[in-house]
Amino acid sequence: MAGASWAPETDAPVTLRDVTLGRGPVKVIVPIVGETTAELVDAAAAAAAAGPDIVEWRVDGFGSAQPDAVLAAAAAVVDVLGGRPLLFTFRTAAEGGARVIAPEAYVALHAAVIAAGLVEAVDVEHRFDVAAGDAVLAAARAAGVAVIGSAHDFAATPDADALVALLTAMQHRGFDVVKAAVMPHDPGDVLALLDATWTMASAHRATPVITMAMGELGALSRMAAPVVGSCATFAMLGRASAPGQLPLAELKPILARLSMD
Ligand SMILES: O=C1C[C@@](O)(C(=O)O)C[C@@H](O)[C@@H]1O
Repeated sequence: MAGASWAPETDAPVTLRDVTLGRGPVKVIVPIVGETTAELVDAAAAAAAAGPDIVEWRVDGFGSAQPDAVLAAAAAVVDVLGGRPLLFTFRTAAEGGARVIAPEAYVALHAAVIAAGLVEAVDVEHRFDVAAGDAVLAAARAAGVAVIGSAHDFAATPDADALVALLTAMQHRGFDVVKAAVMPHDPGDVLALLDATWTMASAHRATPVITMAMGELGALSRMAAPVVGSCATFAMLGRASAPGQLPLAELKPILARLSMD
């Protein structure tokens, strides 16, 4: 069981379990993308060498969505990660990803990856087919794999109350961590995202939260994670998986400077 690899030693690698417990400083997650296993392994090796806390495989960028091919690639990635935890994310086209997938295929793929014990956590889109999402949640829970529930709005930023309502509804659904990414159009939108994040971190502590405002305007929100209570933030190495991600080497010192721990 991937989740069972968590151990509380202080020098143990950070795991997604730490994120689900909101433990310690803000975690930095670096996404990797590759169409072939060779590209993916190169990206994973570069990511492991750069030293993020967690690596996210954006599976929607891989050449195949067949469980066997994906499992083989996942094993190759894990081999080069040297114990660094892996977050498995299939971002659907509806939420800014590269592929469309049917609900049955979504469940089959995630169930296979969870059963293989290769990943620490999986991302489940809150707005994807509800029965499929719930099936993945149940499989993950049974295997001790953490689930990050996610919701992306590439068009706009809901107001702070609407964001809190969305994130608390996601908590009630049973996700271990809830994540929202929005598109700001003015500084007020960025402030709304930060406001909602702090409301979640202070008044709705049932689960940790991860938030970001995307695009250039939103870059501040990626740096502000330690101040407002986002338990993790995404940084890029080479290629961004969403607009506005900062290079890992730039973001790390800023997070350390702003850290409240
Ligand atoms: O959900 C997220 C957050 C993200 O969209 C970002 O804006 O950094 C990047 C994605 O790879 C990840 O799955």
